[in-house]
Amino acid sequence: MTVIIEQPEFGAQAENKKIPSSDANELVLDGGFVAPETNSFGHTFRDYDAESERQKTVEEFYRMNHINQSFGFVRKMREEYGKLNRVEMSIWECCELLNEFVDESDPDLDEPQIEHLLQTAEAIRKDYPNEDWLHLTGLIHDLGKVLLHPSFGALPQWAVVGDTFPVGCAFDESNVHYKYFKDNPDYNNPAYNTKYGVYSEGCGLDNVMMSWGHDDYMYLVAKENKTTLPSAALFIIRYHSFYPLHRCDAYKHLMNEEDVENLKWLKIFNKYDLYSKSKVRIDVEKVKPYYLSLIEKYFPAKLRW
Ligand SMILES: O[C@H]1[C@H](O)[C@@H](O)[C@H](O)[C@@H](O)[C@@H]1O
Ligand SMILES: [Fe+2]
Ligand SMILES: [Fe+2]
Repeated sequence: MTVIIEQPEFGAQAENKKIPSSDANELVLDGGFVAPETNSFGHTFRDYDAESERQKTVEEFYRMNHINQSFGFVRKMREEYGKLNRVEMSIWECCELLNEFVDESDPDLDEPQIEHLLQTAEAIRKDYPNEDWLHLTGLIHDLGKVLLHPSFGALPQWAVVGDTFPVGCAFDESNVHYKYFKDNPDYNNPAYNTKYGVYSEGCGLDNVMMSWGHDDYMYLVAKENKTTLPSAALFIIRYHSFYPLHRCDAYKHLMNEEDVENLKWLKIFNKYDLYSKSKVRIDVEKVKPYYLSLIEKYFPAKLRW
């Protein structure tokens, strides 16, 4: 696997790069993927203030999330779910379990999660046909949402989905609906409310406690079950919801050199994760054999969850 990226960097600025074509409703990204300018509800992606049928649910989600995700809460959840003693199942079985869940934090999608997994993976596969590890990363990146399931304690949505952020240091204003952090117990705690808090310059994201949810959990599952996926895949899984970093450049002072390298892949991944969300469904049975072969290549048949 090669981790050197030849494509030009396309951070926030490139997102607004219009193609000089007659279709002004499209943005050009790398690799040929054409991202729609609007989501299925007719709004720009990740517009948390646009009046839409999802806006209220999403805002209420972030209110609960920001109030409850504290340093103490995250430490407790990491310890509890790190035991991986709840279920034994394969990756594909987990994909199927996600069929019943709709993510309340997402202004852009109200389809069952399995659609989103396949849409992401298939969009990547078109543009990066040789990076099979990245296709599989697309398929599994949101599997941690299985924490919503009764056999995982049916955690509330605020403890499973939504953007993530470090706890143990000041919340950055680039976080969606930042105002709700005021009621987080850490907000006024001098141990946790300074720029560095309990961390130090360049300490590396691996040493940072992120708000608890599907990213960190799926990272743990993959790592502890000894996946052979490359480290960039694990990084993508673990930080794909960390929009304040990969979209807004916040919290960069906590990264080390390895994080900087991995972030390049995460930025590529994010375009597919975000802009492939649509009402166009993938034929599951048609693509299933391909993904089963990847699962077999990179994971044991049964995993501890
Ligand atoms: O609402 C979305 C959620 O659907 C994603 O799974 C997560 O990764 C995002 O960061 C979040 O904001
Ligand atoms: Fe996610
Ligand atoms: Fe996703």
